[in-house]
Amino acid sequence: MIDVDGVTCRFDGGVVAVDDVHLSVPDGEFLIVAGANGSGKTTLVRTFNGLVDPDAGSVAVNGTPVSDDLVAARSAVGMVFQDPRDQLVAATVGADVAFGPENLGCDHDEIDRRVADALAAVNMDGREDDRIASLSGGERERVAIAGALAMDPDHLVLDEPFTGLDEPARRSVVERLRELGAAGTSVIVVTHDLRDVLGLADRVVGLSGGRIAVDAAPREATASLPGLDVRVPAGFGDRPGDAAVNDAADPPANDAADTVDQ
Ligand SMILES: Nc1ncnc2c1ncn2[C@@H]1O[C@H](COP(=O)(O)OP(=O)(O)OP(=O)(O)O)[C@@H](O)[C@H]1O
Repeated sequence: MIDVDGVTCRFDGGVVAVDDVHLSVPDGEFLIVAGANGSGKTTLVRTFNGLVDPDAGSVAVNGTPVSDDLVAARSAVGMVFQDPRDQLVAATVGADVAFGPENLGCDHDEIDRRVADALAAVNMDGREDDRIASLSGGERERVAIAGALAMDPDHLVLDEPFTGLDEPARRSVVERLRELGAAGTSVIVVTHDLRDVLGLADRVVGLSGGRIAVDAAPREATASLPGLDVRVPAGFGDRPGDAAVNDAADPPANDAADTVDQ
């Protein structure tokens, strides 16, 4: 459980990136944090594991304030950054995914098990020896997700996971997220483009100017989302498959007819 209690974050120059946000994210939820560029999404989720320290308010993970135990917060909240190049540190896939469990002090057998499980979860089984430099953008994104999963987090946060991916890579990452959500992993996707993920979500929180403007189930959220300057799939909410991840038959199509084109 992540509890955000009245969090405000300011940057130098007086920019208020996050403004008095209250939010609870229960275990097992598939949450979308939506909003236009600059609405405060990244800053907000970075308070979940102490990468950003709020100027006011507090965040607790599993009942412990993040500021009291950064190590616990960082192992409970896995973060996949917007650009996988900020995250991938090793020369090979296996070494990169092993990096987190090694730092946790896991023994060799446990590291091998976690690496194999995490790579299987992103459909990259047996790719341990592949060089990171030889991977496509979508494969790098999936390795970054595997690296976060290998930490066995309670919540997995992905910041704009589709940036720079072509259509097949987007679909592959969406499919992995659908499977993770269906398996009960808590997933928090930060995005201004909801076309691929709206049908997977239990709830959508929409930010505008650092404040929560929408907090609703996807079907109810669709009335307000276009006002946030985000992309949503055309006609969402009208189809029987537009439901939470456990009921969704297929990921929603990446429609050409979006409500907002950025
Ligand atoms: N390190 C920083 N220093 C100064 N201002 C910052 C910093 N990081 C973010 N900001 C500002 O805070 C506001 C919120 O930024 P943030 O990155 O959280 O928004 P976002 O919704 O994630 O945007 P994007 O979709 O472009 O990543 C913006 O006005 C941004 O310019």
